[in-house]
Amino acid sequence: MATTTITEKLSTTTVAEESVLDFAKYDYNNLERYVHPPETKEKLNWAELVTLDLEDYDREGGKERLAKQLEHAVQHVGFFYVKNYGLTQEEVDNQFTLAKHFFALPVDVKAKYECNYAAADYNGWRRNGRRVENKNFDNVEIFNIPKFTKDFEGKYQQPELLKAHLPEIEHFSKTLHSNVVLPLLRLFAIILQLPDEDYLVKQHTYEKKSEDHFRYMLYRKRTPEEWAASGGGVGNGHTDLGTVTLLFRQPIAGLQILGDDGNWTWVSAQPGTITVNLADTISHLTGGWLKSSVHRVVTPPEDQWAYDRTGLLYFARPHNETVLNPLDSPVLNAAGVKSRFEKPVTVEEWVKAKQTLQLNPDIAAKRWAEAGDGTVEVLAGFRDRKYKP
Ligand SMILES: O=C(O)CCC(=O)C(=O)O
Ligand SMILES: [Fe+2]
Repeated sequence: MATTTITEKLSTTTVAEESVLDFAKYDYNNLERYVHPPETKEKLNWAELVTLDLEDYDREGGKERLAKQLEHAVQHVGFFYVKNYGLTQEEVDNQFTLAKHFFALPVDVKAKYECNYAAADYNGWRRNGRRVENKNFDNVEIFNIPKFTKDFEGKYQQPELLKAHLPEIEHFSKTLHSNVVLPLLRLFAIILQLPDEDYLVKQHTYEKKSEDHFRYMLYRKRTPEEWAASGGGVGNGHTDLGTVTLLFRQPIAGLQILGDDGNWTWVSAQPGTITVNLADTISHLTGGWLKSSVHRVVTPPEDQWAYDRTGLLYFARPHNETVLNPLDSPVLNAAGVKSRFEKPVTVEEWVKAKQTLQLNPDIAAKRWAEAGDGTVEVLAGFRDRKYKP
């Protein structure tokens, strides 16, 4: 049965406006394709991560096998790969092509879609150069697209390039949610021995209001002089704020994760995979038992300096109304975990508090300086800290 997508509804209700949009201009046949840059030849200290084959999920005993495979990673590493997630490489590469063309738009076009940083609203375009590190401006651009639900309908606009492909972007985002995020949440429930395997799924329904979003990202290439001056670190070590982050395979090295042993290792580009990392809200829901992994993006190896680093990401988050107290789980009860907050905190409050810091370097610098010990209170007694090289 064919279902009407939000985008289809949109296009039937805005015929007059859409008719001026020249869809053919943005057809893939008329867009120069994104080509994956070559991998580095340098020998880096690569992280060893498990790969979950999601094809096994629906087989007899598959969920239990995958949960077993994941158990160590989600408690101690926080990063793993998934493969066979039900999107073709062509569909993935089409999204990379859209990302490439989006970031090639003139600044004044992108500026029409700029984030409302002061309101901690990350949907839209985040321009490069907002953060200064080692006396250099960052080279990171982001375009975030919210969920395709009634809560966001008409609230955010996209340039024609993306408008022409919205049904496909909607399909792509929803597929990631249903084929990757929800199955992973059931695996987490199995690991936590929750009586209801769908408990976490029910806090991540697509239709209900939450801050999940799909992201195009670009780390623009720099000249050798600029790379040399950038001091080896593009981004600070951080944890992501949601449930899980899905990061599509792209070949430019740079992503590193902080191990339990205090060492940083590089995440390699495994063909056909999505890299997944656990983030803060799932950690909060388990009193820190599931690991929100610390990671950062550093300057790529020199043989990749001449390439842009293009990213496709999906950020999953619980419903805004979810309260971030530890779940009632035999595993968590036995471990004696406690809430990480001094009072009940909802996801909506959490997202706003952390995004305020992430989107506003001026506010963040002041707040980090307050304690003077390399930590900052994000909300209700929960502190983030700086992770130095
Ligand atoms: O680009 C990457 O590899 C990771 C990006 C990241 O950590 C983030 O956007 O939170
Ligand atoms: Fe991150």
